[in-house]
Amino acid sequence: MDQSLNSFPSRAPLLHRLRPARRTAFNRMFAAVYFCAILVLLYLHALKLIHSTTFTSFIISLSFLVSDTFLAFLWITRQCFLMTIVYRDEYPENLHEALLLKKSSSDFPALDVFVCTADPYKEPPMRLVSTVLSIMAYDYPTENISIYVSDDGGSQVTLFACMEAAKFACYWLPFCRKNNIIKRSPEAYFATNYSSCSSHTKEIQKIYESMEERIENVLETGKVGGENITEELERRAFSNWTDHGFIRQHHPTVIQVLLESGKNKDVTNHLMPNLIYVSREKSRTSTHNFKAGALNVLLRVSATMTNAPIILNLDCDMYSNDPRTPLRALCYLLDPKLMSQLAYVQFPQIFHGINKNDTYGCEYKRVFFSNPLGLDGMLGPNYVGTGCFFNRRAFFGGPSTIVPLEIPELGPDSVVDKSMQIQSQSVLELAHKVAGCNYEYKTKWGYEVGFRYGSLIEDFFTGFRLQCEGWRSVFCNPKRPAFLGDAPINLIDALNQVQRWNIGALQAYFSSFSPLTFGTRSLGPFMGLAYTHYCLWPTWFIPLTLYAFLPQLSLLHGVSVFPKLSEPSFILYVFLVLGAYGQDLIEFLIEEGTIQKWWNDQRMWMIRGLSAFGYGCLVFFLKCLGISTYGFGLTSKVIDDEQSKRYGQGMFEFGASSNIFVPLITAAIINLVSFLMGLVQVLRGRKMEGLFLQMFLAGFVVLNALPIYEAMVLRNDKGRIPFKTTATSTCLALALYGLVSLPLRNRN
Ligand SMILES: O=c1ccn([C@@H]2O[C@H](COP(=O)(O)OP(=O)(O)O[C@H]3O[C@H](CO)[C@@H](O)[C@H](O)[C@H]3O)[C@@H](O)[C@H]2O)c(=O)[nH]1
Ligand SMILES: [Mn+2]
Repeated sequence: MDQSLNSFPSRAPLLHRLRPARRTAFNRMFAAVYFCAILVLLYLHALKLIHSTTFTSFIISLSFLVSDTFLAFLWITRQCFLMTIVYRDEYPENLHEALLLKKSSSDFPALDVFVCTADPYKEPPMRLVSTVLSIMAYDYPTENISIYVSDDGGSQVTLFACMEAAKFACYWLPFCRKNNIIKRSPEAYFATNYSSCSSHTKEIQKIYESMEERIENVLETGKVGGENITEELERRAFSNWTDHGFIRQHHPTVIQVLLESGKNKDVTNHLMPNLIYVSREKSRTSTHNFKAGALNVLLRVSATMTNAPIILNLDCDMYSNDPRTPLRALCYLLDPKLMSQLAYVQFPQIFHGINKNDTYGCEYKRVFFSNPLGLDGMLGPNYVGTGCFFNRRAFFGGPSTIVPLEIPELGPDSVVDKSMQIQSQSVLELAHKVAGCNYEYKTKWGYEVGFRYGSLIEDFFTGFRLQCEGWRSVFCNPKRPAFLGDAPINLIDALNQVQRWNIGALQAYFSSFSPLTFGTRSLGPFMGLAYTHYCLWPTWFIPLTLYAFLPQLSLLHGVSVFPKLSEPSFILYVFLVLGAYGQDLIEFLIEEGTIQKWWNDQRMWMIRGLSAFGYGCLVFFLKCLGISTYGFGLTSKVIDDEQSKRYGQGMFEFGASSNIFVPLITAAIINLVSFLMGLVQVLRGRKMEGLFLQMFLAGFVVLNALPIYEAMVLRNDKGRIPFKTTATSTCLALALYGLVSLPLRNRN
């Protein structure tokens, strides 16, 4: 652990503090014991394999040996999150004193904020507007904030929404300041029972609602008509869409400066932040690298206009919930001891609107919360794609090396001439040039700078890359949630989301690092394990598939594959299973989870294993072979009322017929049938000593799959499992039964 980060000159006021978690000592001890148990288990498997007498028993032993070796390896890679857990506190109130800033000053560094959006029909523009306003209204010198909205949808509706946001901001910013509002996303603020119902509040709400109406109208028609345009400048902006054959996948760059801090003032005569709309050039013939591509363009465009040393990145649906958030980030980014090696400060991604027991395990407590706490004790957490403050310098090489660029203005050290307006001809020309879709091709920028591993996923691996280059990062986890976003509310969206992450992980793994990542590239062995862990995540599904089918199909034939109750290795199995689940439960509860949420979370882990993970790998390998192509599949943020009602009741939402559910439902059927057949045999008085673990496993899966049976036969609503999917799965279950019958019968 890096102790130097903890020590601060004794006289300077403290900016932040590090507290190692006490449970790490226990975790280390437990890991040692558990590791020994794994070795014994693998040894026993190997013995069985060597002494197997028939071909079938050989295959069964081999399957378990391979699967358990896999699981053991995954277990090892997870340990890096448990060995060095740390917590941090920061003291933004000490910033002025510690850094000798003038009290009233605008001495805080400039902040460029990147907000990405890609489709106004999947990502409601009103959500984007609220996100943007929540940041414009930060408790931070307003003239030092610049917000860049990236619109990958190339939509005039989005531009219109941003213009409206700029106008509303003139009322909203002074209102927030005057009333010291905490929730500065107007959508979130007006949705709660805000206390002061003064006439002023009502007035602001009216302005907000009329803006909402205008935006919704434009969204409905998909066009900005003459009646919506009040100024010549606006008319010219929208002419981009009428003049060229402008379509989403193929259009020139559009950059519009909607607010300029030097010029625009709010209704109380305060300066406004910069607000800039950017829709990068798109061409059918060049790849655009999804969100990573958008972020890279913003990195360049912002360099030409403001080049702030600090960058905040947010998704359009993740609003900021605490106006003092940037000050927390500054406690690290401006700490003289830390700043020269600090690449970014990651905040947890917190999902709101999750139902009581988190049916789809969408909180991702481990990925967004527990794991970063563990990594923070080493080189720091990975970047999770949103809610992250970057040191701009980190994108341009290691802490002591800097990549020379073709256009020096794009570099982190280039100083933007403040007297030069960001709307000046020369600035805009350069901005358009660097937003072009071929700019990265054959330039230093394309190969050595920016958000990389970009084609499908930009997040986790950008962080690892920066760490490889010698940077570290920090996990800032304030008591008050800092960034809130929506979670998927139906199963298919939830699975598509992880499937996309899996494909991205595989892509990063195969394209960027050698397969043996342990300790390579100066990451250190533990960080290497973390990287390996994220990459191997999708290949969970191999052991899971085996455990979901083989013991149960054997149970149907009365063949025992696990140790008997009386064998010593029975205890070993019990220890390994209860130990892993128990430790996981404890970690979950420590981070403010509940038992029900944990149960749903482990259920989702199984569900993902039998659906999204497998499909993710399949799609990836097909793509490698050039057989299929793959799109980003945005997570939909539009919510249908009936769906959201069912979600509130905790009902599983299967909905549209989809192949992704087939392996899952097949497993549910096989487990149920084999559990029932086992039960029948017990009732008939057959000794079940050898089949106890198999019965237990099938029973456990059946318990987990109760909502699946319900959705198959008992429900009539739109969220039930479509008959076609049930039928396909049943046929598959029968086929599997038939397939396994031959060798197992012979064995008996
Ligand atoms: O071509 C694209 C596709 C997506 N996006 C933006 O990327 C963000 C994330 O997309 P979303 O569908 O909302 O992904 P989630 O399922 O919510 O994403 C999680 O996982 C993503 C990586 O897969 C991360 O980028 C996100 O930050 C993280 O919240 C959104 O703002 C999109 O507008 C683009 O800008 N361009
Ligand atoms: Mn999202």
